[in-house]
Amino acid sequence: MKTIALVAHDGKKAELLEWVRAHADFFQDKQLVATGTTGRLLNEALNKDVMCLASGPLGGDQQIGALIAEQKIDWLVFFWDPLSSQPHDPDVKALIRLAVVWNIPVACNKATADFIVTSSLTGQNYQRTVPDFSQHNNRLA
Ligand SMILES: O=C(CO)COP(=O)(O)O
Repeated sequence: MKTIALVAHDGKKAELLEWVRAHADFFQDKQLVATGTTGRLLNEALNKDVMCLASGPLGGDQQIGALIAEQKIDWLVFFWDPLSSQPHDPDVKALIRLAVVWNIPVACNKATADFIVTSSLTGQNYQRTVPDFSQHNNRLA
């Protein structure tokens, strides 16, 4: 089963919830993980068990980043708010960075999320290419 991580800043939570409700069927057979407040709201919106990590400012972004590095996340939806500053901005940047490092599909706005959710590649059999970091590991050893 695919695991999707969902995160939204306060100014973007309503937009994420509206988008998730519009695609409720898509999420029924997916495992969902989210930062604390986002997760609780998703729980109610989808009537589905969402794994709630810590709230973003308290380390939730970093927890999702760690799950990405452990290759436990297939897709990240992160509606971050470009019009407000966040006390944990370094964590936000780190999460997006790890999604890119591990070649995870990332949707940072509704338009991109629409593309991914309707893509034929998003079917159960799609496997992203996992980067080969063996040379990095050698270089760092
Ligand atoms: O701050 C967040 C992501 O950076 C989101 O955290 P919450 O879901 O706990 O509001």
